[in-house]
Amino acid sequence: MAILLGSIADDYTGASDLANTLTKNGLRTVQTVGIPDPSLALPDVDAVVVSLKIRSVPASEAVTAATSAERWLRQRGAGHVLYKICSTFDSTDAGNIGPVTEALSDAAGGGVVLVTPAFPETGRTVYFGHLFVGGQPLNESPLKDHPLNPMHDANLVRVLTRQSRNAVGLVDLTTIAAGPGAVKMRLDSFSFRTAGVTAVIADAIFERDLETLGEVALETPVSTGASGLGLGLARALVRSGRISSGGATTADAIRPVGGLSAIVAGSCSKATLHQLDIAERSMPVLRLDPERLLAGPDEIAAAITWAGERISAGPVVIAASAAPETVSRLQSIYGREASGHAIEAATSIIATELVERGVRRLVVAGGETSGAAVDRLAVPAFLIGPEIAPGVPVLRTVGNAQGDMLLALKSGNFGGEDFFAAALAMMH
Ligand SMILES: Nc1ncnc2c1ncn2[C@@H]1O[C@H](COP(=O)(O)OP(=O)(O)O)[C@@H](O)[C@H]1O
Ligand SMILES: O=C(O)[C@@H](O)C(=O)COP(=O)(O)O
Repeated sequence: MAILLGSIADDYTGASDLANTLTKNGLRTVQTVGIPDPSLALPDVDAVVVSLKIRSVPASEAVTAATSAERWLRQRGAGHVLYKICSTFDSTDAGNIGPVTEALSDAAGGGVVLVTPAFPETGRTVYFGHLFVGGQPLNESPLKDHPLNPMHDANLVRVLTRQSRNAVGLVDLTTIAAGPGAVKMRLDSFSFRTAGVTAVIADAIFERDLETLGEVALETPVSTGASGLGLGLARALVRSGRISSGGATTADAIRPVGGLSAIVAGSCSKATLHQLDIAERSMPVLRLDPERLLAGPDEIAAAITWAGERISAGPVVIAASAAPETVSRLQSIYGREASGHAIEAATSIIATELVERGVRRLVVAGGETSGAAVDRLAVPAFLIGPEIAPGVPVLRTVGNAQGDMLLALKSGNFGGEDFFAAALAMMH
């Protein structure tokens, strides 16, 4: 199996978002969890998205994991590797978007790397290097209150410069509107030798901007971006005639699996909090007490008992999610990372216990939350099913010890208000 496009995703929801975009744009795609074990039989595909859980780990750890994944992808033929980051650029000043981008560039022999988190379908656009979420600059959007990676600067050239060894450039919209030739000339002007630049933030507002960027990026070994850049790369690959006929289908991935269904949420995003309020009208919802979760195992045991009493009658929802004031209070007592990781551990135990009790259709809300749950479940890979909402597909497990399951890994910010019911309606 030769891979045409390889990707390394910094979290698992982001990976399924990208895999969804690649599939929708014609590439047969599989999502692996980490570098797959050689014994795992992967289907014949055009693209592989290796999911890593490195968004919020120390940069040196992220670089080691990402460069190992890059070697694995190159050995299987990937001519281009996309580092999939969040469309809201979630990272801190000590974050790894800069270090991983520079390390992937070094591994490919140097060269300038296009970087853009733009994803117009979900309202993420970049103009003169400034990221907008819907109509708001990033630093005024709900991302300012993210529990792990609060975003306080919309100027991505500045954000990336703080994370990078080398200088960071900008390709502005005017250049992009002039087409691939103009973008290439601009990139050449940034060559490391003359300008000391490795990463270049690229503006993009419309899909046509991402098509231009995808065409240029495909001729380079590495790019960094969100699903929008994935769309550009996939369309460029299809236009190049290198995708064998047949394209991608998602029907096989949603064959019914039966079993019970549940939703576990650890995302504290505005979108998830509203989706939980809406779910409460049609499903039993248990709001976990975060302080009790951190105090010991009793809250987990109580949640499992609560679910056990209800789940045979229909789906249940268990959520650690809380509003920014509650999250801040907890963090001021236990620390930002310690409370985040402890709650991820708790929600992942709850997800695993539910699967042990017969859940085969599982929705997880939150990137880090999904990563922790999928790791504990030890799912090796996913086939990509149809889209539930922009950025969120139904996933079918591949090589799973508990038998086939259907999952949806929802990025915190994604999905309409009825997302949870909509997801379960597509999973049988
Ligand atoms: N009540 C809470 N207080 C503090 N942190 C929380 C709470 N509930 C969940 N968390 C943590 O917040 C983080 C949410 O991140 P994530 O799961 O990636 O969601 P998103 O997709 O919205 O970014 C996780 O580390 C999770 O454990
Ligand atoms: O690009 C995106 O916005 C998503 O794919 C993503 O990575 C979101 O992150 P989480 O909300 O932490 O899942």
